[in-house]
Amino acid sequence: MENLITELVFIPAPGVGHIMSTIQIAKLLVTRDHHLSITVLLINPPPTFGSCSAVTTYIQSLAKTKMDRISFIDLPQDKTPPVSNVPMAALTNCINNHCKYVRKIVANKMSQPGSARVAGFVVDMFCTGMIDVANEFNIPTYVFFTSNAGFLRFKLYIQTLYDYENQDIVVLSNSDSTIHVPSFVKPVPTKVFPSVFQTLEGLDFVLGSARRLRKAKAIIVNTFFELETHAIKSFSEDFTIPMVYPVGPILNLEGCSLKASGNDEIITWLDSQPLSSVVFLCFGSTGSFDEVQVKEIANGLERSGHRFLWSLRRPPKDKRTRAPSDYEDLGTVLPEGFLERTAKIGKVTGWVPQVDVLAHGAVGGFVSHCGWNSLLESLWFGVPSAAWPIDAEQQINAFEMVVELGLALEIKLDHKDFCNQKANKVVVTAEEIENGVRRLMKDNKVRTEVKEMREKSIAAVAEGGSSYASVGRLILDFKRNLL
Ligand SMILES: O=c1ccn([C@@H]2O[C@H](COP(=O)(O)OP(=O)(O)O[C@H]3O[C@H](CO)[C@@H](O)[C@H](O)[C@H]3O)[C@@H](O)[C@H]2O)c(=O)[nH]1
Repeated sequence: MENLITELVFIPAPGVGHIMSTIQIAKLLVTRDHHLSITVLLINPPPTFGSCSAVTTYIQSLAKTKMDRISFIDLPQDKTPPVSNVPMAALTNCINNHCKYVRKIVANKMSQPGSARVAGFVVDMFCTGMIDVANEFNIPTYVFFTSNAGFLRFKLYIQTLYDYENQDIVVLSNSDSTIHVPSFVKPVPTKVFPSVFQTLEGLDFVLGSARRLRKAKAIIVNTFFELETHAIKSFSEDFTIPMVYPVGPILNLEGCSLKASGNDEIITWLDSQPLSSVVFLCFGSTGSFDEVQVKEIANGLERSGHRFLWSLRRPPKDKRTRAPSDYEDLGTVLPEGFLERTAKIGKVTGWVPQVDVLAHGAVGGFVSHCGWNSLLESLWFGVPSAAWPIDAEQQINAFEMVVELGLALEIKLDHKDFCNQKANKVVVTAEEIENGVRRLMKDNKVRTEVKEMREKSIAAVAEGGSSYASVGRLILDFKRNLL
């Protein structure tokens, strides 16, 4: 078993929050075991899916990259138009249209004389349609879940409620109540359910995806035992859930491939700021706000009097596509005179080198949309965050960090999905932002807890740590498939 080359096929989803951690776990696996070899199949969706330029550049750079025992294959771009109004369903559909290319590549790989046998597919949580392709070749599939264990268990639990307990999930999601979810100790308010659960079309997509997750041989989760102890333990209550491997935090600490011009200027600006004095605002790869909200943020920041670094991005013209862009002239969207008045204490910019910013000593707090990678990165660098979720599963992430674990403060927990046309649009007021920023920059309890979790996150991936051990078990699992 030890000396066999174990070949894995990786299929990441083409989003920044997905592809970067998938590539990182691939790198980690080949570093941990010199008999592992990985082929990454890259899906490059057509521009109609609004993949942001950062991810396109990243995918293109990967396709040209040479790494020991990791090779990249760019799949042909499938231009079939989207068939769903639910953005995540449309993306999943687009991904599934690539099954035919994956089938061809795997068939070709397996027919080569002397080629290594494929021990497993490792597919993103949005690529579970590929499980059927893997099954055609009798290859087990592992799902790489780029979000957290709490949300994974939540998703599977909601599917159980629907499939076996006859619960009307759409009604539940639109209600104002709380429910018990096995992954959380505290009752979960239905108002933090992802808005995709609020419509039949959205629910249909989520349930399908949860049912497919159960078909995987195992689920690899970007989390660690010390952070989500209760959530991770809760999987054992349902024996129909595949084996779960917590392997995180898996982070792209180089972040270099996404660096844009202007990054040096940001770091130089931070160099000139006092220690822990700057509040950093960034809303992930797809976060953006309309003009009314932008003005509230600007006023809130100005009123707080704190130094700030604000990554501000322009919403896409077609909201279904999700990908924001950088403003050519920030003055057109900010309140009159804001840039001049705050020139000495603040910096407004577009895409930022987030990891480098969070690593910088001048940053004392992070206003975040609660994308899972951002939360893991802020814990890794010991920077406390204030939650302002806007999309996807971010409300659940925010609930977990603020209410369940006490590892973040709140700006607004139930700010509804910006992409969902039907959601009530909530404007977060300048006053809420001002107060949230003030609490964030002075709160000592959360700051202390976050610093402690930083140590635990570093220990989890170090030799002897919980995630280190879990990765070891995962590698054995891959190898056993070849026996
Ligand atoms: O200006 C920016 C914005 C983002 N990032 C990086 O991009 C990644 C963003 O990932 P994440 O924080 O997870 O946010 P999203 O891009 O919004 O990620 C999607 O995927 C995540 C993982 O599944 C989910 O938790 C989110 O809800 C979903 O929106 C992070 O590594 C950031 O460091 C930058 O470097 N610069």
